[in-house]
Amino acid sequence: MAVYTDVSAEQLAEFLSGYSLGELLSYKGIAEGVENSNYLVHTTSGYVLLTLFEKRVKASDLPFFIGLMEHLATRGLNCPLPVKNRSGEALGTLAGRPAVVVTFLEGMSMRRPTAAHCEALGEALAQLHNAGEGFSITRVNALSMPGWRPLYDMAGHERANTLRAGLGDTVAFELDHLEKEWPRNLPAGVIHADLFPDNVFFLGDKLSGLIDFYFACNDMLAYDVAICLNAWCFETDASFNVTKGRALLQGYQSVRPLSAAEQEALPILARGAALRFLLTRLVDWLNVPPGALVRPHDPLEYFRKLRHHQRATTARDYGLGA
Ligand SMILES: Nc1ncnc2c1ncn2[C@@H]1O[C@H](COP(=O)(O)OP(=O)(O)O)[C@@H](O)[C@H]1O
Ligand SMILES: N[C@@H](CCOP(=O)(O)O)C(=O)O
Repeated sequence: MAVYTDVSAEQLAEFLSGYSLGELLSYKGIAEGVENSNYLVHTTSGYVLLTLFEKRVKASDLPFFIGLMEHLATRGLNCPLPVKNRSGEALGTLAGRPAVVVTFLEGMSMRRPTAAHCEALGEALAQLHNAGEGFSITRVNALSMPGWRPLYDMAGHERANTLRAGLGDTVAFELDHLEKEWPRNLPAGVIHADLFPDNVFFLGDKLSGLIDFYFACNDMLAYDVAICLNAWCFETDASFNVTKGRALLQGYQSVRPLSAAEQEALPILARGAALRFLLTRLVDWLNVPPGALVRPHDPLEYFRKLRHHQRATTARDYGLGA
């Protein structure tokens, strides 16, 4: 459970008195997520989601996240809408943390997505990329290639090797390789950057909404596709399911076709995306804050994915044109 900051009923009731949301009935910490503290809040006017922003979120980025959800929602994307308080502000402070209340989305995330779910996800990702056009605020991706070496330094070579023999050496090799080969000049725009299955809701088989925009930023659009190939198309035995990859890419291209350069870059982008999640997971695994209710994600899952990408050569290996 990700609850780093405890909120008492008195604190919450006081905070909510600034909103037109009625009286607090109940609230509970949410048993998913690793980044921020999330509470499901029930008031006399219904359910809302309360997020307290933690360690990796910079206060100066909050206007980007809040503005982006508003921008995407007005362009027809089903995502949470920030709720404004009586002074017209979406951003508040609770228990010493920046806090927002957002609308509650109905639906369930898929633990074991099928190829049909992957296709729907691909389509929604491309819609998000199109809907992000014209958003006036920008945010550099702090977790893109230039951010990886500092993350690795934070984890530490020797400590990485304690998790798995040779892990540190693989990461060091990969960093050198990706720093040389990382693509530049691909089409860029607003990306979600963390569109994992837990951040996508379905009602029945129909995709019903996207959540968790707190890694969103400006970067290469195809990098977002590569993040999703990693998160959606591997089986639990670390094999890549090319049928799911094909479905995801077909769904995406039915809305926004990838350019030849983007297609060619897919293998290296997928490799970089695997390293990015391996590194953040490694840092989190080695640094669980004392007393935090959180289950860190397994870094070795992404180590295995990275090994797969090291063997891939063309976009066909991911289902493109296959
Ligand atoms: N707007 C929302 N509507 C419904 N459930 C939500 C909403 N936002 C978050 N959740 C629930 O809270 C969980 C954690 O939220 P998430 O934003 O992924 O947290 P974190 O940023 O800490 O990873 C999600 O998996 C989902 O179950
Ligand atoms: N998706 C990332 C971690 C971020 O967690 P989320 O719950 O906000 O998606 C990972 O799996 O490493």
